[in-house]
Amino acid sequence: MDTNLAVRARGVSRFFGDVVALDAVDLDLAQGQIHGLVGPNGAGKTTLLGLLLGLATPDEGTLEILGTPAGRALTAPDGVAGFVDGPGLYPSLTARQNLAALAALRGGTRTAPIDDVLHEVGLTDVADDRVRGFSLGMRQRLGLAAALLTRPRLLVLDEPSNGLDPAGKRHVHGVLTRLAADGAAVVLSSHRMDDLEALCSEVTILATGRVVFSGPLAKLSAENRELDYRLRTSDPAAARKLAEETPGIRPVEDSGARRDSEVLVFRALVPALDELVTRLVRAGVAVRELAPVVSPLEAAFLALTEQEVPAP
Ligand SMILES: Nc1ncnc2c1ncn2[C@@H]1O[C@H](COP(=O)(O)OP(=O)(O)OP(=O)(O)O)[C@@H](O)[C@H]1O
Repeated sequence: MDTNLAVRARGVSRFFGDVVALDAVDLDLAQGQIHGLVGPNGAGKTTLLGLLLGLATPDEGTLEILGTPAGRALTAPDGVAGFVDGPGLYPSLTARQNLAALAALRGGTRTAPIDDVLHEVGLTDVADDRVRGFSLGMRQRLGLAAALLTRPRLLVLDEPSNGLDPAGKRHVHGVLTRLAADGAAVVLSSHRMDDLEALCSEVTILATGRVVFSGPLAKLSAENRELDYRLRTSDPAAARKLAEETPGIRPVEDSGARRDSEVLVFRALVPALDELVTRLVRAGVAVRELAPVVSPLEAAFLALTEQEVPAP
C-alpha cells in the first residue's frame, strides 16, 4: 500500500437499480494535495464523494481510505470529514451551538477550539446568530467549520463554493490551501473551472460514471493541445493580416466574432502563438489581451465529456 495516499480506489462501481452511477473507478488521492472532481450533471461526483464519507459502500471494487479498507458499515471513516448535498445543521441553534453539539457528539477531546474554527471560516461576528437566518454562503462556511472541528486528514466537499461571495470564496480557498499545506488531503467537486484551476493541483474528470482523466492539472496545459484564443490589439487590421500570414494560426469563423470586431479569434498550438506574438511586436502592434477562450481545464472537460464548446 502507498502510505502517501489518502484514498486508493480500484474498480469501484456503484449501482442504483439499472443506473450505473460509478463504473470501475480508479482513483488515487495524495495527502497534502487539493484534488478537484468535475463532470457533467449526473456523472457520479456526489456518489463518489459519498463513498469517501462512508455514506454508502461500493458495490464492486476496493476502496482504501486513510490506509484502511472501506468496510460494509455505513460510518464516516476516522479522520474523514465533509459533506455532500449541503452541510447538515440545526437551524434553531446558533453557529456556536451547532459546533458545540458536534464537538459533544465527538466526545469533545479530539476537536479543535470552536472559536478558532469560526475565525478560520470568517464567522466570528455571527457566531451567536441562529443558523435559520444564515445565507447559503454562511451555511457552507459553517459546514466547513464543522468539518475543521474534527481536524480531518481527508476533507470531502461537494460544491463548497456554492453561494459564496468573492470574499467568502477567498476565505474558503485560504482555509483549504492551509489544510493541504499541513498535510491533509482535500477533495472537492465543482462546476466552476476557475475555482478548480485556482485551487487544485490534480483533477479527475468523470463522465457517466467513468474516469476520463485523472492527474496533475499541468497535464491538461495548452502545450500539446490546440485551443481557441482571443486577441485584442492596438491595430486589429494589421493583427488580422499577420495572423493570416503566420503558419499554424487558423481563424475561427463560426465563433461569433465579426469580421469588423476588434477581437480576433483563432485556433493554434502554443509555438504558433509565440510566433504570432513575435511578429506583432516586430510590427509595432501592441497586444492588449491574449487569452484562451476557455481555459485548458474547461477545454479538456468539454472535449472529454463531449459537450459543445460555446461561442465566445
Ligand atoms: N439515491 C439514488 N437513487 C437512484 N439513482 C441515483 C441516486 N443517487 C444518484 N443516482 C443516479 O446516479 C447517477 C450519478 O448521480 P450523482 O448525483 O452522483 O451525479 P453528480 O455528478 O453529483 O451530478 P450533479 O452534478 O448533478 O450533482 C445519476 O444518474 C443519478 O440519477
